Amino acid sequence: MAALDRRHVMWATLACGFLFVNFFRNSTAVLAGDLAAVYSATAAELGLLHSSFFYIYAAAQLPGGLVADRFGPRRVVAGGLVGMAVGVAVFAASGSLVVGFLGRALAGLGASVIYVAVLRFCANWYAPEEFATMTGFTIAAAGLGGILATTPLALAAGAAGWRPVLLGSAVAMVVVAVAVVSVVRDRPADAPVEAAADGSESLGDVLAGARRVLADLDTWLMGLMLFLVIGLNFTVVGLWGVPYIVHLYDVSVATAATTVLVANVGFALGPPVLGALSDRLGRRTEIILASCLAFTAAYGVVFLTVTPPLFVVGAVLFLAMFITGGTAVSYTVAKERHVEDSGAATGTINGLGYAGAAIFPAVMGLALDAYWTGELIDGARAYTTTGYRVAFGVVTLGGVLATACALALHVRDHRRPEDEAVTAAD
Ligand SMILES: N[C@@H](Cc1c[nH]cn1)C(=O)NCC(=O)O
Repeated sequence: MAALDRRHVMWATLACGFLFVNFFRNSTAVLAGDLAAVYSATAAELGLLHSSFFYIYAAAQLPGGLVADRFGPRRVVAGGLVGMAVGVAVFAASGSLVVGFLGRALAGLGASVIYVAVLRFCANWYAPEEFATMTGFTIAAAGLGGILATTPLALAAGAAGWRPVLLGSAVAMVVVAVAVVSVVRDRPADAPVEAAADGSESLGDVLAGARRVLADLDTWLMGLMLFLVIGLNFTVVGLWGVPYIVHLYDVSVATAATTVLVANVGFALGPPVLGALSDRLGRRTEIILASCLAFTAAYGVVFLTVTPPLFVVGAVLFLAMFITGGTAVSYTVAKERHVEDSGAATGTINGLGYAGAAIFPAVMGLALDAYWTGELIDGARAYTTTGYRVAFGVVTLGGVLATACALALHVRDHRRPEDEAVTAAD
């Protein structure tokens, strides 16, 4: 097989593994009713069960990146998939909330190494001007997993029961892990030595790489930007987007869920489109900056109007998710800044992004609760128009801060000597 085709086959095998990450982490939304019944869990307990994945996932991103830099994508993705499969199987078989919690946390730990290791594979096998495109396609694979975790999962769980479906997905994860070991090679045979990632680097080298990554101001600018954009987007689209539409527009949950599904399609399309645009134009920080501005403007419209026509809400959520593809170009910038430590660099900023996804639900919940009048609909809190205006105000303010980070990154980038990367020799 031609080398060109072979690397695409290897990437597709790895991306299939990453698809399962997003499938499992999003599955709690559709399974919430079953889980609440089986565990006799309250809404707060279910929320904790859902978030347990994200806390572990966010915290393990930097260590996961270091492991990917040291041992290479093949072993790390295969090992991560097996770990995730064991966690999913424990979760699927669990009879108590505690065991379910432990299973989901273990799945989060296994999953945490997969994305950064796939990016490390792309850094090893693809040219620099293809990396943003490949990052985009990798995120799109996750988007597909997220879509599978909606109606298809609901139908499958309705037909076969949620436990067999999740157990089946655990078996599929092991099958993909075996395929990864059989098909994937960490790097081309003629790769330069800095692309090694095969365990030959000493622990000291790897830790020195982590120190270089953490000492770089750009890491923190991109990390804070992703903290805001990922955290706020996932909170709106993943958590209170549906209740907002149901309560303020007086439509069914199905209609609201369709609007959110449209947003998830934006998440699958935006990263490859904007990543390819970045590679084609050779522009990185400009795309990130434009995306943050568009994010702020989109949510600013909802903040100012609170109840624009429903199609405008759909368009705003689609746009907000689509343009996360532009902010995902920051993984390319991180990898270009830290060529030898790209796993640590991408892992650090991704970890900060998911810390946002873990923290913002509680922050936004406080904002909504502060304006709650005590009204309940079907046993759930119905928040007020003012509460949602304040919440969207927080999101818009977050967009302004993210834009400031992106602007600072852009200015620093333009002041930087051409092709400068932070390496061990610096
Ligand atoms: N964090 C998302 C992609 C994204 C959105 N905005 C900026 N980046 C993602 O898919 N990350 C990989 C993961 O760990 O799931």
